Amino acid sequence: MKNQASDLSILTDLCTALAKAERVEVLVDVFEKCIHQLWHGVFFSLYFSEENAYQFVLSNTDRMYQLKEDDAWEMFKNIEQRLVADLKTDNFRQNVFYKDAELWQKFEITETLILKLLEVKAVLLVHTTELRIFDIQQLNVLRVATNLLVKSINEHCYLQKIAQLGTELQSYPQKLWISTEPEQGFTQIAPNVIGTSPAIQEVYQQINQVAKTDSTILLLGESGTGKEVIAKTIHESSERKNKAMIKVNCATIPTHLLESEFFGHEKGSFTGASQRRIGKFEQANGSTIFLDEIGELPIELQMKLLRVLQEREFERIGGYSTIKVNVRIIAATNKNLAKEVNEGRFRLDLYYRLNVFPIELPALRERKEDIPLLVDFFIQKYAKGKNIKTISNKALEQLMLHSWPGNIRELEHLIERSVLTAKGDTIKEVKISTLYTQDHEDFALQTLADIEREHILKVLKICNGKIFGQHGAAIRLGLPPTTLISKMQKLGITKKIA
Ligand SMILES: Nc1ncnc2c1ncn2[C@@H]1O[C@H](COP(=O)(O)OP(=O)(O)OP(=O)(O)O)[C@@H](O)[C@H]1O
Repeated sequence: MKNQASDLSILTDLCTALAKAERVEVLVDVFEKCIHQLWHGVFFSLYFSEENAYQFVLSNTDRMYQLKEDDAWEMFKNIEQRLVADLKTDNFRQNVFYKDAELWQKFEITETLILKLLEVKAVLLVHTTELRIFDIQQLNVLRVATNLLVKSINEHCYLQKIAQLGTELQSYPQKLWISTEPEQGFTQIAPNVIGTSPAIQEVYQQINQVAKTDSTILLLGESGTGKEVIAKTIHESSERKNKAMIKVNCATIPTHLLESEFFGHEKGSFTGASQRRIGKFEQANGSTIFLDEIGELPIELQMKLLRVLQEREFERIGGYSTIKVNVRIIAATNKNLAKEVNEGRFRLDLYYRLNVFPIELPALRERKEDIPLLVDFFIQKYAKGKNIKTISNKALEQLMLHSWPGNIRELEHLIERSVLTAKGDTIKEVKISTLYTQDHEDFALQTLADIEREHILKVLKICNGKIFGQHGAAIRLGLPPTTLISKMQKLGITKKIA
């Protein structure tokens, strides 16, 4: 049966309990309680990857104990391990709902949810003996919760290992994967580009496809999502890396100076042009030019840029000879360029020329799994001269619950500030800035399903829980009653709650 606790309260309870737990067994219990807030009666196995083998911990439910006592225990483990091993073939990319009537029947399991956790290199299998209880909506909560559990287990075992001063790790689970090695199966694109979430892995894949070519790339994404970092990474991964990448920020240079910035000018070509000036396109010959904030390029210059993109040639202002360059172009914007085109602020032909290979960078709220890694990275970056080593679970919990309208830049600044003010070796609290607008925050926190659920609940209340008939909720919502009922089931609304 599905449970109704809110996602936030589930995660908050989990973080608080994990922070207090002193033994790994207790961590597992705490996690089990958390899972039971999502779905009653399920039981799980958590597999940690170690090279090609997997070590695992189990839930402490009676059902799991019954299974362990059973003659078929070995068979159960075999099936699970085969499932987990299969996941390696697709690089841990998808979550799967596994149903195999024949194999699982013996164990009365009707469905298994398999959650792959790229960042901590673990696989969670959640089994149920009920029908269709798993809901895609709850996957994100489960993902964050499992990440926190694995991190906590690793931390506990690590501390224990240090305490035992090199003797074999004896705790439960008996052998655990603890490694700071780069994770097998994950692409680390560059040392300063942090993230292993599926969303950022997709970006890495695109970079791998295109970096070594000369194709024009358009980087799209909100402010602070790492467009410049990715542009540099692409340049560094290309054959052009021996020459510096040249950057032009189209938003910060006054319109009347932009043309000269791009193409340069001859001495005396306009008042104030006392020297010949080499423009950025010429400087970028043999290298890459990064046109940041391309959406801000004034319309009068767009035609001139189009020519360079098409012909790779231009003239300096006041010059007569045509200069040919061999330049790779990477442009970036946080604007919706298609909308800019529709509203007449951006030329369609230039848009097509730029949009050869678009790469969309995910917002941080879409890759929250990466927050612990990013935090560690920024702590190391800013801890120079200070003894700060880590962040408390409570502070990390706060970070996981924030919606990050300012993306990685906002997180980076926050960690920099927190490192400066922290005492001891741990960041115990973080003061999240209210600089970014509340609107954005609310928007990010409420999913469409949340809004739908809220609205259905309100209407049901007005209709006194009545679904059918003239004064029923179905008519008010403009839905056939059967559709409303299946929606309610999907959203976990029972008549009792309504
Ligand atoms: N994947 C990442 N790993 C580590 N640091 C990152 C990553 N992405 C971004 N950063 C850091 O976040 C900050 C913002 O990144 P960057 O300037 O590249 O974003 P941007 O999308 O170009 O922002 P804007 O649109 O405002 O120019 C930088 O300090 C950068 O070092």
